[in-house]
Amino acid sequence: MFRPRPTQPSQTAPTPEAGPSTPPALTSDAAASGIDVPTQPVAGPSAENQSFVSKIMADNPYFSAGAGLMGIGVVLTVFRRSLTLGTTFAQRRMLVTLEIPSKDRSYPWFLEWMAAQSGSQVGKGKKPMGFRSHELAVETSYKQHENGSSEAVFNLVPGPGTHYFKYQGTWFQVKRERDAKLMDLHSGSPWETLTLTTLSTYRHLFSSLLTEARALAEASTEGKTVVYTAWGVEWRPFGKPRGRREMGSVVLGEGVSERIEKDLRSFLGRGKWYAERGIPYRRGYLLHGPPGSGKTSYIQALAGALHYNICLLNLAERGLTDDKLNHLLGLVPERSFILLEDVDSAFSRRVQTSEDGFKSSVTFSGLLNALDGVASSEERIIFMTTNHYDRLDPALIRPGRVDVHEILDDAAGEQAKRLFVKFYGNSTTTTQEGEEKGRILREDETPLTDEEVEQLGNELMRIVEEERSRGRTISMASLQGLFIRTGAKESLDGIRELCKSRGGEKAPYV
Ligand SMILES: Nc1ncnc2c1ncn2[C@@H]1O[C@H](COP(=O)(O)OP(=O)(O)OP(=O)(O)O)[C@@H](O)[C@H]1O
Repeated sequence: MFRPRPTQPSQTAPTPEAGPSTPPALTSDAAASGIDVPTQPVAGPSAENQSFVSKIMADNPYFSAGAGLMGIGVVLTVFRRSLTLGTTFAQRRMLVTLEIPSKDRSYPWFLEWMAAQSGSQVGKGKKPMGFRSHELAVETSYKQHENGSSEAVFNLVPGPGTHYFKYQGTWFQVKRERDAKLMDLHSGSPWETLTLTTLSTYRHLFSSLLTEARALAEASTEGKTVVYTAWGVEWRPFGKPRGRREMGSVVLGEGVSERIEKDLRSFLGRGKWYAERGIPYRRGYLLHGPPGSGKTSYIQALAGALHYNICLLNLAERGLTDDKLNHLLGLVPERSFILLEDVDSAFSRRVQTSEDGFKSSVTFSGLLNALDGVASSEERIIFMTTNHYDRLDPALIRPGRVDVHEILDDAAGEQAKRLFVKFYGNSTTTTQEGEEKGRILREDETPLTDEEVEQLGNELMRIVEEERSRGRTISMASLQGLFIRTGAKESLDGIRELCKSRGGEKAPYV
């Protein structure tokens, strides 16, 4: 069994009986190190040195002042350090920051909001600058008026640097930083970050501020149609939002517009119905017909009427690959139609070799896969247009990919008459704001009575039908061009000429 051995008294340990012969006591340090050091001050050269140094310190005013300054320096350094630590701690505990990178959609919204909040938009009747800043940046935009003219608006937004503003009674700091090394490859602009800081207790104001900024951005596109185009793998607005086109301004053949609109309206809002049956919630429309029959115009008007935007996709675009296409179709902005124009030409124009530097990118099977997409519950509305229905591969237009096929043809007699009445009729309409709108006459034009308009319209209808029976048609775009240029009576003569100029061929879609 293990038993601890009693400790032997140390031979060197002093004993109380040792008396005067006791060796000198060790200092604690020395004892620890095992070195015998006498505790009695020993007179010698080191004692002399000490007294010499302290003498100099005491006697020399420079030395004592230096020591005093050093002491103050140490105290200040400690104070500064603790202040920094305290500030960092307080910042962490009491402040909250929000970072908005320039890639995020809320970035332009916030800048626009800042400009609007502060009344910094420079223009007629605008208030002066409101936010506290000495470093400004300008963002120029164009505002379109009702009459079609546009005016440049200069938005003064916070430039790179630190700025302050007040929102709902709370101060916010906004730091705009630009990264000189990183660049947004799509826009070519430097990478930027906005950092908002406020007191932690007001963190909820961030979301209400961003919601306001988004609402403001949406208000600027209210009543307008945004056209997006593909930028790499994302959708970007192309130009300024366009004013909505009135549905009535596109005159289609009997019942065509109503059929498409009815089908689309009944599709919208049936997401649950589709989901319950496991059917992908999407609908495809194909509008085919000769050039200038109103395919694009109609899709624009329909988008406007339903408060939708348009994502315009050009399949023949260089650099567009199957992967990118798939990605783009999966990231369509909400409430948007996807528009594939001239789908027939997307593949025939393609050069399969890379000799001329134009490489084939989107493949036909890639397009079919992208159209089918991953079955998701999000709605997808695709419009395709073509001038050559017969050239389309049946796989592209099979049900599920294209559900509604509609022909938009050259002008029928009654269609031509409706367009004529729109141009030359005098009917005055009242807008929602109660404003009366009538047709503006050209200077050289004498107004026609309603009876005259009706009579000339009938005459036009007869001419168009007659020409059509001979296989000579006229496009709606040509009619529009004629009506813009000439008066009502002259336009009737022009119609025959235009029909002849179409060569007397049988219209391909009749
Ligand atoms: N049915 C129509 N009603 C009113 N305007 C029309 C009609 N068709 C064409 N237009 C006018 O003609 C012009 C061209 O129309 P649009 O681009 O819509 O034709 P499209 O059928 O899409 O032609 P394309 O096949 O060449 O793309 C537009 O300015 C439009 O206002």
